[in-house]
Amino acid sequence: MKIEDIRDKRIAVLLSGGVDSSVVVYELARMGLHPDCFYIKIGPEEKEEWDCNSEEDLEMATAVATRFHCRLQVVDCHKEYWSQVTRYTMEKVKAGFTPNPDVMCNRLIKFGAFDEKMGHDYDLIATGHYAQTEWIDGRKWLTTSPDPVKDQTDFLAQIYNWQLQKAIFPIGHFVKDEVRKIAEREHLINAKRKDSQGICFLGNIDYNEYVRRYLGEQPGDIIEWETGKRIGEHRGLWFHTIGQRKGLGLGGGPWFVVKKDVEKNILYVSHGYDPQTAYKQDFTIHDFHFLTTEVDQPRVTFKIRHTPEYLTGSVEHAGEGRYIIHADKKIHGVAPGQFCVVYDEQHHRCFGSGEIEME
Ligand SMILES: Nc1ncnc2c1ncn2[C@@H]1O[C@H](COP(=O)(O)OP(=O)(O)OP(=O)(O)O)[C@@H](O)[C@H]1O
Repeated sequence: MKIEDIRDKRIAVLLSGGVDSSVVVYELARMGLHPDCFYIKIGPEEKEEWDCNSEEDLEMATAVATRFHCRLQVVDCHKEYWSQVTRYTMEKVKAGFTPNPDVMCNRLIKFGAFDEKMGHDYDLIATGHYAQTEWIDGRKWLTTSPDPVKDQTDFLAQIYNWQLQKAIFPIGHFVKDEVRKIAEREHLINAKRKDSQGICFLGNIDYNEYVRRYLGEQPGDIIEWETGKRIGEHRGLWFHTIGQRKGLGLGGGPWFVVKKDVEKNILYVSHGYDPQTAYKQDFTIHDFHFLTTEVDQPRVTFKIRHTPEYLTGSVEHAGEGRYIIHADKKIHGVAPGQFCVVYDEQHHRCFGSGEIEME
């Protein structure tokens, strides 16, 4: 990100009160810019009180904005979060898929609802994501962070092209340690704060709790895939995902979730010794969402969950928005509904992502 490219632009910073977006404000201020900052407010649920973590976040955000002579405004995206992100999540979960609310949050809230409310007055929206953008042959691309553990391009791989055009990631060229060091050196108020955990905006509610609040529990049988033997009870298929190993509460493990039968409410598990049930080499993704252009090479790298490693393989176009991914090696835990994020061979440019299909 060069100062020449942003000096004359109107910039909005999404400031969460965390260390990453605070360093974004510092980085811009260091260049002599004083962008307007916005704290997005989302309550835990209609009836509940706002929790104290969020109050602390807002205090931190206020302190950071004030220190760098920036204005801070609170933008309420509560309704949009519950009507869009939560609705998507619960619909998918009910149908037996494994959704990713944080991926949709970027498209629908941070670069979506926020843009409708305030962002439209700005040329650029800056966030503290670990991701970069790069102009290659006249086109803007989403490119990966040098920090493989923190990289968040996978969470951004469903944003629209117009959103990518507006996005800047001023700390995206740093690794997390560097960001922390800058925060400490500059005595930012939140330099020593822990990283946020859990679902974005819902902080202290974990995923299972989030789903339980909406869908409750729906107990059913756990059956061993190979033998058909009933070996336990689950509290609801929605608490489980294909490939899951932990939290099954079964003895005599290790056990893996290999299949969910939504109609019969049965969770199938296996010891995973049979490669046919536990591993997959080819799978289809649909509704492929391109960030910049279509996948322009057969050899790619990809991720099927948020891990530092990139898998290698090739893609085969299978019609309107569909691709078959041929992994070089068999992979574990290919869960329908999860996004498969596709990168170039050097895992530098992110092409976008598609949803893994149910078989
Ligand atoms: N409540 C919020 N209000 C405004 N922006 C937010 C909020 N939550 C997250 N963001 C923006 O989204 C970015 C990525 O969010 P994520 O939850 O992944 O944060 P993070 O890596 O812990 O960053 P931070 O340290 O800035 O909280 C943040 O850096 C910030 O720009």
